[in-house]
Amino acid sequence: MIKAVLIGPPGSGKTTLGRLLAERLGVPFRDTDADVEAVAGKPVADIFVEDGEAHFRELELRALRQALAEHDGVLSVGGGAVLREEAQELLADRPVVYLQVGLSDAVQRVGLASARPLLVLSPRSQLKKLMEERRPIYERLATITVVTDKREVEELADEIVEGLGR
Ligand SMILES: Nc1ncnc2c1ncn2[C@@H]1O[C@H](COP(=O)(O)OP(=O)(O)O)[C@@H](O)[C@H]1O
Ligand SMILES: O=C(O)C1=C[C@@H](OP(=O)(O)O)[C@@H](O)[C@H](O)C1
Ligand SMILES: [Mg+2]
Repeated sequence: MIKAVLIGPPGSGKTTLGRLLAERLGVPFRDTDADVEAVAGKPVADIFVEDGEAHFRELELRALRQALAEHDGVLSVGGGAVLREEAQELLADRPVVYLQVGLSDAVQRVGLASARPLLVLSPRSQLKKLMEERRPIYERLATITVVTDKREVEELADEIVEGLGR
């Protein structure tokens, strides 16, 4: 059974905290972005450019479905993995941790030269837009919400471990 699924916008710390949380819990870690890259044989950014976002979302949904079926550990997903209705249905009744982040911390964390294709043109305004669009979905799916602004990942991992144990 999956121990926790980490959701939230780019720069919220899903990949970093997911790995740390898995270490704390002594369970394996997976990230749908890495799974998609392994299947496609190329980086996420190349999939977006060469095959288009729709194809990426298809691979991402498959990766999510597969991980939920077989992964016995912590799963981090890409920020947009929750957009499809089917993904939302798959995540219902799971331990879903929403990593909340404000715009300024998220912008600082993703930086300017982004490996995130959706943010290459104007990271700040694109992040703002997608955070506003997705916030209701993240909130609805969350069983635990953690505010990450100005907080160290070690401390956040402690908080998530505690939240999961409740
Ligand atoms: N709480 C935090 N405080 C400071 N930096 C963070 C925090 N969480 C993540 N980061 C940094 O922000 C960047 C993006 O984190 P990442 O885990 O890739 O986010 P996501 O997978 O949600 O896009 C990384 O460089 C990471 O080290
Ligand atoms: O928000 C998104 O739509 C995306 C987020 C990225 O993952 P992170 O949220 O881990 O950066 C990655 O899946 C892709 O660039 C698209
Ligand atoms: Mg990530």
